[in-house]
Amino acid sequence: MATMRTVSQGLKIALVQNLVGKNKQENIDHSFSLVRKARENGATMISLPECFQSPYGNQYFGEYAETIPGYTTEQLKSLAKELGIYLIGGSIPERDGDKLYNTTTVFNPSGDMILKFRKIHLFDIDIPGKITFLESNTLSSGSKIGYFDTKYCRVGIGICYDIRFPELAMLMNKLGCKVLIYPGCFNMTTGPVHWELLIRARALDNQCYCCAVSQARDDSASYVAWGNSTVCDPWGEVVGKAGSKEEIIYSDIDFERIEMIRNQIPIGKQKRNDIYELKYLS
Ligand SMILES: NC(=O)CC(=O)C(=O)O
Repeated sequence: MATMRTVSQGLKIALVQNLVGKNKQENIDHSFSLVRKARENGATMISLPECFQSPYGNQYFGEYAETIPGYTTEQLKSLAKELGIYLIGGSIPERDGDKLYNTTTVFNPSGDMILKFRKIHLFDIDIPGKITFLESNTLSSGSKIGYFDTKYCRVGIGICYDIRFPELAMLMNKLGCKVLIYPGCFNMTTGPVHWELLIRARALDNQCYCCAVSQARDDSASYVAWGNSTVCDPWGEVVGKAGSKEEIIYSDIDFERIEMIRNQIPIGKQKRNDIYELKYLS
């Protein structure tokens, strides 16, 4: 810790946009070196992207899949404890019996696994001439909402395609989440128009911080990631944004700003639950 430059007293989030190749161990080692760098720069909560140790694609999920707990999550656990951070382990393909899931794990500064969340909405799309992807060909979908408590606030988690479902984010807001984090991996068709718009929309309609963290772009990959990891504040403004290459972005979370905006435009209190209501079934 002697090398640390600025140690934030508050919640400083870092999004690590790592380049993912085909060697799992190299992906783990390299992304962890970026997490260490983010910690040196004062981050107290650090997130990796969707499939941070595996290329994204149906042909890869089975090969890179592990049980949880398992090899990769044990490494995440040690790293969170060593650095004393909240660590969101992007996602990894998870094997459970004969099923595969796309799963995020979260560790607290003591190294305890405080959340295991499986991607709920699978990425099944068909845009002729552009991209056809059927994640449900290999993966099963999760059935539980994901959030965890930190000493700063409650944080909600979704994985990539989950960001397209506003109801999920609204439920996380209803459960008290002030920050939403989506490890993701949009592509060159959906990314340019939808990625930032969705992040800003989820931030604005829940008046919270919304972060989405992508793999860096590799033009030679079978699935080319859009990159552009982004943090948006509760006013709907982008306060941190990466380009397409490997990069770490940082954002200080301002809880007074959340409260100020919620008081100025009190949509939370103006909801007409007599007309529409979101129910959370545990
Ligand atoms: N990896 C994904 O789930 C991609 C996605 O959601 C998209 O819309 O693109």
